[in-house]
Amino acid sequence: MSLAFTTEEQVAVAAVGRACQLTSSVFNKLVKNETLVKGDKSPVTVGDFAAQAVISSILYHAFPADPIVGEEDASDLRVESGKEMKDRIVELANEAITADLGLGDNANWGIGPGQAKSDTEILDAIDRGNYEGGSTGRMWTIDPIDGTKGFLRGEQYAVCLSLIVDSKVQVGVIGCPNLPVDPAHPEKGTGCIFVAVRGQGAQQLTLSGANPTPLTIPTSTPETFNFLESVEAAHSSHSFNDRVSSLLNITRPATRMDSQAKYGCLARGDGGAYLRMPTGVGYREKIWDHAPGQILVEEAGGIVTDSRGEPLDFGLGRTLGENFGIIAAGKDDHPRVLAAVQKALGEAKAKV
Ligand SMILES: Nc1ncnc2c1ncn2[C@@H]1O[C@H](COP(=O)(O)O)[C@@H](O)[C@H]1OP(=O)(O)O
Ligand SMILES: [Mg+2]
Ligand SMILES: [Mg+2]
Ligand SMILES: [Mg+2]
Repeated sequence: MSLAFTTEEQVAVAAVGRACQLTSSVFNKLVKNETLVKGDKSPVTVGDFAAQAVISSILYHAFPADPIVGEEDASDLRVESGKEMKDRIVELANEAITADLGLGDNANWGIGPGQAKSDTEILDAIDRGNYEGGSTGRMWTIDPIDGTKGFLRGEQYAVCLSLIVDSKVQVGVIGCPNLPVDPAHPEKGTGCIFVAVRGQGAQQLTLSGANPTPLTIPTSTPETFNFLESVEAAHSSHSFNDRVSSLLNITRPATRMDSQAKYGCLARGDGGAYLRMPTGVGYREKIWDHAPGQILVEEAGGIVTDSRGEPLDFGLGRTLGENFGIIAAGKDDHPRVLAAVQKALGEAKAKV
């Protein structure tokens, strides 16, 4: 029956795989003038725009009626000053779109040799991500490069896609080109795709969509348990995490990593809990930054809530609403992390 989301999963894995090839190859060629600073001061590169164009084009061919909440929009590329970047983005996107069909690909998704798109089609594909979100119906979220700062440093980043139906994430895919396939054996190389479908479990695949390996968060031990946190101090409070760490007597230092690669690591037992508390007021977490991670951790047997223990609400629009932080952990660890977070919040409140 349709709730299996089999086609959605296949299309999502293929789209993320193609976008990951694009972002890894563009990193080596990235030159000055291929990065812009957005209105909120965050960076965006030709790789972000081109990857969103590729994923959105594939979704449009496969599911033309589905709205998309995508991080990027093409307005800066539609003006004269953006022409050089636009030309490069169209070239990169078309290279990815016309690449040979791979494992699980289907020419009906508008990809493969001979399927190049016009400038207008590429810009329109990017702008198809302008849906405002909401609590009913189907919608996709795209974060074409999550952790752009990590991408620019040559560190971790993720290509993220999710399908949300009536506010509930049903499919999540996180592609991590720079993440070791096996954390215990980094010499085996990098490049993983994490996939989860509601009720069907979580898996890790190769970048080409092969070798599915089921993921379950293992029971943690005091020696292995630690926090996964942002590299960027502005994105989540490192000092708050340090306090929670000491309340829980955690001895292993936190793993700092950009992007939703953190959710992937948690799902495969490489780190004990993802903790993200706001550094100030004003920033609202975006749904594309957490929807794929939430389903991945839940399908690997974990729990994802805000700092009050409430589930994340993906039906409020493009953001998660007021920022109460995020706690993700295995089901045995989540209650004690939540209790320690609440204790640390109480202490912080008592100080003011
Ligand atoms: N002040 C902030 N608080 C929390 N997250 C932020 C903040 N500013 C940007 N972000 C987002 O955090 C995400 C990266 O998270 P992490 O630090 O865990 O890698 C990015 O999507 C980034 O958005 P943007 O893409 O607009 O830069
Ligand atoms: Mg992001
Ligand atoms: Mg992004
Ligand atoms: Mg960004």
